[in-house]
Amino acid sequence: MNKVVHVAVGVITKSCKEKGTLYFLTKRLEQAHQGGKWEFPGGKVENGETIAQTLARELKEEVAIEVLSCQLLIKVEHTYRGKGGAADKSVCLDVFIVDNFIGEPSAQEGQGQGWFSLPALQLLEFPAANKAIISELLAQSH
Ligand SMILES: Nc1nc2c([nH]c(=O)n2[C@@H]2O[C@H](COP(=O)(O)OP(=O)(O)OP(=O)(O)O)[C@@H](O)[C@H]2O)c(=O)[nH]1
Ligand SMILES: [Mg+2]
Repeated sequence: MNKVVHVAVGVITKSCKEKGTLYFLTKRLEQAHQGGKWEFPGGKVENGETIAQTLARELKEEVAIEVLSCQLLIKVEHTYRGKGGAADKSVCLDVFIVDNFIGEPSAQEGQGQGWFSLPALQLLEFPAANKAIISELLAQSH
């Protein structure tokens, strides 16, 4: 089977007086893997990088923020499968809460973006691996 793709993912949060915690999401470009679905910004670990370096680099490239600190939320392993059930791509997501950063996140490739409350975010379409991330956010919000 193909090698597992190791990915750093940032759950960027801010608190809002009226709506509580809000989460920043971007929409995956149509031509990308899992295209058109919503995601937490992030990307693949490159050779020689620590996961924290990957997270900082990806969030700078994709949404132009500088990460000051982060906390591991969850690790998710998932295999995407094609129509016949054959393994398409296996990912290992290291998902971090990013609540301490400089700048206002803004999608650098012109894709959709927004701040969503947990109830609003649950109505959106995500890649299947994100189910575990959202369950963990819900569990921690109680
Ligand atoms: N960034 C991100 N990737 C996710 C999420 N959920 C999920 O399954 N993935 C998967 O993780 C893999 C790698 O993410 P990516 O496509 O953002 O990687 P990247 O920024 O390095 O992109 P590139 O290939 O254009 O350089 C993709 O197969 C993507 O489908 C998520 O919430 N955020
Ligand atoms: Mg990416």
